[in-house]
Amino acid sequence: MTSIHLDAAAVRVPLPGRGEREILAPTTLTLTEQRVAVIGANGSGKSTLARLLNGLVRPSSGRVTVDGKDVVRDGAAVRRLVGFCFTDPAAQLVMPTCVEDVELSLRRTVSGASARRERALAVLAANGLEEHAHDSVHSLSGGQRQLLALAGVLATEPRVVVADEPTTLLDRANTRRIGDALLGLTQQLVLVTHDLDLAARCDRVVVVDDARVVADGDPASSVDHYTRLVDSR
Ligand SMILES: Nc1ncnc2c1ncn2[C@@H]1O[C@H](COP(=O)(O)OP(=O)(O)OP(=O)(O)O)[C@@H](O)[C@H]1O
Repeated sequence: MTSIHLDAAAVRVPLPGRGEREILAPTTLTLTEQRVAVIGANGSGKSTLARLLNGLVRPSSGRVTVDGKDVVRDGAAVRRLVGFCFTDPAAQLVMPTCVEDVELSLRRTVSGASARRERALAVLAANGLEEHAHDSVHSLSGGQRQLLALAGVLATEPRVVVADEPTTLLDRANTRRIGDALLGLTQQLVLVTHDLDLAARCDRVVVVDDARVVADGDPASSVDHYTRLVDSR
């Protein structure tokens, strides 16, 4: 597995006229498990933590490395290693048709238009989207769009997939479908989720509360910690 390391990584944002606000306290973590879930209340800092892992957010202090590569200094190399899947697939589906969108993801790894088309069609087929290859991405259902977005990320052959609440916009059937697809990946997965059933199927669960990691361990104890935290409020 890839080693993801946070060394006292903290994120602070400016508050106009009022100094700064810490949205992630100095955090030290080493993630080497195949499937790591990050859970916590709204606004607790989960996305901030997830976004640090591929440099979408930069640490204000401390360091984040993926396989020894610094997310700030070696940003391009880290982004090749770490694919990021957004909550709303509209954030990453930019081309008119499904096959063109996957081709865009393949632009760095596959050269030649016909080779790219062939590979993109294979990626769509592997995700059950072959018949939609030439359809507009807007004609897909929410679940299909999320699947396409994930397929686009996987097409870049990342070693780590970071998914930020990928099932939040989905119904029960699609939540199961995307959840199964993510948990079945051979890649290392960091999954930010409010779905405690999905979290319970991971190898390790990190609980974030009020900008800090407050529990970190096996799914049963972390989920229990989180539910007691919520119940105590
Ligand atoms: N660029 C920014 N500038 C100012 N505040 C920010 C910025 N990014 C995040 N925040 C704030 O930091 C806090 C943590 O945000 P974050 O998105 O990490 O939370 P989250 O746990 O993922 O929440 P949710 O479950 O609602 O998606 C929130 O209060 C958010 O408003």
